[in-house]
Amino acid sequence: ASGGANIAVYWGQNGSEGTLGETCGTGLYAYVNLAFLSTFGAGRAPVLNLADHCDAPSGTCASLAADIASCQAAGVKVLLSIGGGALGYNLSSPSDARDLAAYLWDNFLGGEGATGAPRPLGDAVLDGVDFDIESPSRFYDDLARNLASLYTRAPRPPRWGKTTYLLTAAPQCPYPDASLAAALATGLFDHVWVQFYNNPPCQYAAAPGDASALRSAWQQWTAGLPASTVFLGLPASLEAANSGFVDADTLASQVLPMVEGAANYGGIMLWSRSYDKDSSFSVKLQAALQNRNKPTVHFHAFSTSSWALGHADIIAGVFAGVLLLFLLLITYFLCHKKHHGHGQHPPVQELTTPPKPEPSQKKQRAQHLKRYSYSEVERMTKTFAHKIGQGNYGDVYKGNLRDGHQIVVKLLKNCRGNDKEFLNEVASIGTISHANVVPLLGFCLQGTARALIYEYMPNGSLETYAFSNDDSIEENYSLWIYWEKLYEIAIGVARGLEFLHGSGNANIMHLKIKPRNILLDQELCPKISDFGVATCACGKRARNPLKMRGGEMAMMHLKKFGAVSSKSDVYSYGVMVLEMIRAKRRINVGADTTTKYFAQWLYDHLDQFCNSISDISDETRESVRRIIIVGLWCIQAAPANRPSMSRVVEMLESSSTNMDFPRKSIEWKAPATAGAMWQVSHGASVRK
Ligand SMILES: Nc1ncnc2c1ncn2[C@@H]1O[C@H](COP(=O)(O)OP(=O)(O)OP(=O)(O)O)[C@@H](O)[C@H]1O
Repeated sequence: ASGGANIAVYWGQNGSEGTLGETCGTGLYAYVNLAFLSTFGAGRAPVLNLADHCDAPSGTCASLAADIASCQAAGVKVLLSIGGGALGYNLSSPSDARDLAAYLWDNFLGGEGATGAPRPLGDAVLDGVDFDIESPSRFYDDLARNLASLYTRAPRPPRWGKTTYLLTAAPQCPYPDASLAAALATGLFDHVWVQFYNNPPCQYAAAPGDASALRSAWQQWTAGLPASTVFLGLPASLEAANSGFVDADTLASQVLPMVEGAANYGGIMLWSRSYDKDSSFSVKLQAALQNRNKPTVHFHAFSTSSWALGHADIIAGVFAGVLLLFLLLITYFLCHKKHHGHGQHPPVQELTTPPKPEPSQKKQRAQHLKRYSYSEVERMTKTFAHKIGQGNYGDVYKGNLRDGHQIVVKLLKNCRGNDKEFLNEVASIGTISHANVVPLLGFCLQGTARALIYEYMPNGSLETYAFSNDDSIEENYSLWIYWEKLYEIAIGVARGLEFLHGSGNANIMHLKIKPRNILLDQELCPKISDFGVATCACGKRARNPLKMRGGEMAMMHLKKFGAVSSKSDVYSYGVMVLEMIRAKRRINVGADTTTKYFAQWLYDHLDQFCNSISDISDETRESVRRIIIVGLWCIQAAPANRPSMSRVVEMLESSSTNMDFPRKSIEWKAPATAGAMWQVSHGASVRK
């Protein structure tokens, strides 16, 4: 009903705001809270106060029933908000809470009415109760529990068709809320619209344009209410609150990108319809969002109207543009270099190296994860009709979103972590947005069912291309990775890993870097997959990060080279790129085996190896040499001697012709050389 943003609004405190029917008719709102049942509890007769819209005690509010029905017919949920700022209410005991719950159920929801007295809103059956409790008092948790239990009762047949009711709340942004903490801790609330206004310690500070206080409060609220969707509550105009107003453009461009990454982000709550009508805030906001979502560059083969994907297009487009420029410059520099030297330090980045895209900027625009019900997942996958793979944590199915966009669903099995752990994990994966990381589009959490929804990578994994023994693939030049592509893949994976390791504040160790976890999009652009999933699938096992990730590579690494760190990924990356080179040009490195002493052999025969590749340009030959030297740096036995992934990216992108050589590592001579390790890690004995 509300287009770009899901908006909840309060209606009822000002006659000039227009009728309820008009409010819903704008199409701007998904939820309307009737404000307020302002008197109740402790022996008071409950009073519905809708200002000058109608007079409940004299029965004139019953005429709202038709408006409520028209709102509901248009898909707008209408709730009764209890409380508000007048403070003529409190609950005195658990039985007081039980009585109020019964009163609300009988007079506004699905109950029959104990006394047969006329219902204040006539025959209207509201969609739920909203707690806007602004004075601390106990027993609101009892009220929530009593309402939830009444909600499960059969509705009054046959007139009441409704079977589901909502519980919502509007706490203040300091966490936890003084009035509602106990009620919210019941986990029974569907939606929680947090008031980020009239609260300077946790609201947006307009004067310096500082969102840090809001951000940290938002993180507390979204993490603290995993079972609810959380809305950003804001004033609809400067006049609507003493402080905390954020104008629509700033909200769309700066604040929303920051909060939308939360898996349980629900939308925006506005105080109130009256101010919104005067300021046209939500109209401006929807326009700003539409502008923001408009894709300027279409880089993917698919097109979509969804915000998240349109935005991904823009990111990919910008990235592609910068990348293209960058590759042109690299080519230019490679044409002008001559020789490499031998030394002990990874070369420093040259001043002339063109700037690389700044992935951390992209993180701010983290995509908006969508939560799907299990039946939606079934529909997307045509009841799991097309299984494309199987991992340690579940089966992978191909499917389609409603707009036709191809996706895969990873249906997780044997999940042991609780819902909160799962949601936290999903939220953190969901904020990761980088051209070389497979994007998580959504998830499902319903009962015991858990699934992750990713963008579909039509060209499968790098394993199929770079490491297949299938000769038919090798003969098919459209499928076989050529040397230039190999260089692009090496840089792409390095950039993705650099981002995961921290350049985008992600701080994620992958620990399973291997060709099977590098997927290729339609342009054969590499995207790292399969990170973070194990933790969210198996929260208990997460205590052992190695076991949880099934990280055979990291396990071996730990055994051999000590503690696991991001340098373990660097090692795996080095092994992978060297083996890509080996697989591309099968070469006899001695009497032993083709792989055992490959690193050692490459070190001794680098020029010979590069010169033996006859079908490439000098520039590409230089790129291959660069990958090999970087690979040799990465597989240094001592983690401290390996470069960081940022350094790897710098080295690969550097135009220097004087790349330093690493020390010859004693490990390369041992049986567990890079090549041998690869065989163990990815051979039949270990592979599931
Ligand atoms: N987004 C995707 N697009 C296309 N294929 C995918 C996608 N994600 C996974 N796959 C395919 O599904 C299969 C299973 O993937 P999954 O990541 O679950 O397991 P895995 O990486 O093979 O094993 P593990 O669980 O040990 O990491 C793989 O063959 C992979 O190529």
